[in-house]
Amino acid sequence: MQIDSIKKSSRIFWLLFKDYWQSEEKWKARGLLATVVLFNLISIYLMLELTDWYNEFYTILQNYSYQAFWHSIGKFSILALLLIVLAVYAFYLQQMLQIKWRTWMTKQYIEKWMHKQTYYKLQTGQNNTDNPDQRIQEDINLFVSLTLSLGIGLFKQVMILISFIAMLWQLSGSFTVSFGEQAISIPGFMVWVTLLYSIIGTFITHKTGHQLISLNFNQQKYEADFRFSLVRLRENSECIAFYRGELPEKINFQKRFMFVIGNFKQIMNRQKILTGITVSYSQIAIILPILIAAPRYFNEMLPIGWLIQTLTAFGKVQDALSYLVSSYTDIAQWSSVIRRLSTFAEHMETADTLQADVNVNLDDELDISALTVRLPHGETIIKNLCMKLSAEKSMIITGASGSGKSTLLRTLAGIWPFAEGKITIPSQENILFLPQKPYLPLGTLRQSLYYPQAVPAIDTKNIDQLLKSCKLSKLADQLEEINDWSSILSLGEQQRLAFARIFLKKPAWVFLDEATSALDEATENHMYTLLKKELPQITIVSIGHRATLLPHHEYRLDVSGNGDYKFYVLNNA
Ligand SMILES: Nc1ncnc2c1ncn2[C@@H]1O[C@H](COP(=O)(O)OP(=O)(O)OP(=O)(O)O)[C@@H](O)[C@H]1O
Repeated sequence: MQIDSIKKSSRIFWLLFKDYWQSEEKWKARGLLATVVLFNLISIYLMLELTDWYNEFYTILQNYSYQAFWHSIGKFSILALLLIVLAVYAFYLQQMLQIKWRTWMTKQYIEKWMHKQTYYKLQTGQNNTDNPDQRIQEDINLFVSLTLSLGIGLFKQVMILISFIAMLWQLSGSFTVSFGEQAISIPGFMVWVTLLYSIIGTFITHKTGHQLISLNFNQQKYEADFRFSLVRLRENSECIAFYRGELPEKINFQKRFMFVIGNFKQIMNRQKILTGITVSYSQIAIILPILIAAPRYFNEMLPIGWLIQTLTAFGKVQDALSYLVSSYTDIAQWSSVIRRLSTFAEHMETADTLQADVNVNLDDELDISALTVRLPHGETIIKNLCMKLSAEKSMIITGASGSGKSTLLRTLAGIWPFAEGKITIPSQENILFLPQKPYLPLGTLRQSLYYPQAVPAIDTKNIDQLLKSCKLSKLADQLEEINDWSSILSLGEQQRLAFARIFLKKPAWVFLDEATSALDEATENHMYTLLKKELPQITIVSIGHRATLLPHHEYRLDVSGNGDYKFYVLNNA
């Protein structure tokens, strides 16, 4: 069972890990890693030299050799200087590798999240991932930094272990245990002691600390949920203020915050025990080698330098063997980050493959045949829809609220994955969809007007005139102002601003999902008349509830919500 779960975790880790190291940046990355490894190897060699130096130095002290003392200090200074330079650059280059890896991985995740509207499908499918923003911003960072620090740390400790174990073996000599008449001599006794001590330490730490993995996993989720609720209040501040919704919001914050605190208390309790164990472990590790080496030191009257060097070598071997103990908290956090990132990647992959079973052809007409649209849990809302709309005509889709009008539009836009049938529709470049909620991105008003296109370097369009015809003249002076416009402009103003995008893009077809629902009837009439006047060849497909919209359309599709529909020719045709 344990082996299986280790195999599974290693496979998950490998899947997350390998891509960067096999990417187009692989040589840069491998080069940087090799340099960091090389610097670490050199510093281990210098550490060995330094341990030798201890022996030499303390023996000099014991012999009161003043001249040799200064020579030895000089040697130390050079060793220390080299160690400092290596430590600084090994860390600096490791961080450089970290930002390169993070940049690459963040780009990949954003790419996958955006690909084929995965960000949207993640919300419609069964595999809804909580807080994808946190996974991209925080988890990737943690994954990269912890993988590098733990990986390089482990490598370094293994190298230290290999280098110092020989030294310790030599220094520690053999230890004789007597059983009555018989005496057994154990060579390299201190090596065995440190080995046994580390195995016991690692075992106890793992038994006490393994719950930290899932506790950390939950902590990150609760923190993100709490932050998300605060962000939602900021985004919906006006509605909440109108409702005087402070109390339920506060209760909600408290509830979410209690999860954060409750889980953190469990982490604290676990960590308290773990800290107790790790600190005791390292304290015992100070005295243990002294106790073991002391008899030999006193019996054989060995120089003090021998004792100091032995203790240092023991400390190094023991540190190396206890790497898992000292890094346990990081390892726990790292494991939970891997779990979070891999489920996110899996869900994105599943969402990416979620695809409507619709045969799409591109042509300058709308021809729908045998189209069935379902909800995520399988309920059919539009069944076997067949209809045709030629270019330059107009159609309104009507039906009760919740009957599936917007979902039909989502299907036509190719973002609703639960549909099957055949659709002939103009290509995306010739269409503009205006969704029910006007979306204004963060930035200037001019950027908002051009969204999703970029503002041209030289804007030759007569924006003032455009704003005037959309009854937005008062915004003409604020085109370059950066603001959260969706919380400043009225809903009707936002809808008119979104409507103005049609005149900038001039698509051949436009799909309007209640795009004028917040306007008074006179303004709505004005906007539709303007549309017909400015772009007389445009094909309009609208969704709307108002009867006043009917005169602007030639056909009407009425959906019932239980699969049925009716197609009418209106008097204006
Ligand atoms: N992501 C989703 N997951 C589950 N159900 C959904 C999802 N999106 C929409 N629905 C459901 O699909 C049904 C149709 O929704 P849709 O938005 O298409 O209705 P509508 O006719 O446009 O309504 P309205 O006139 O109120 O805008 C509703 O019952 C809605 O709850």
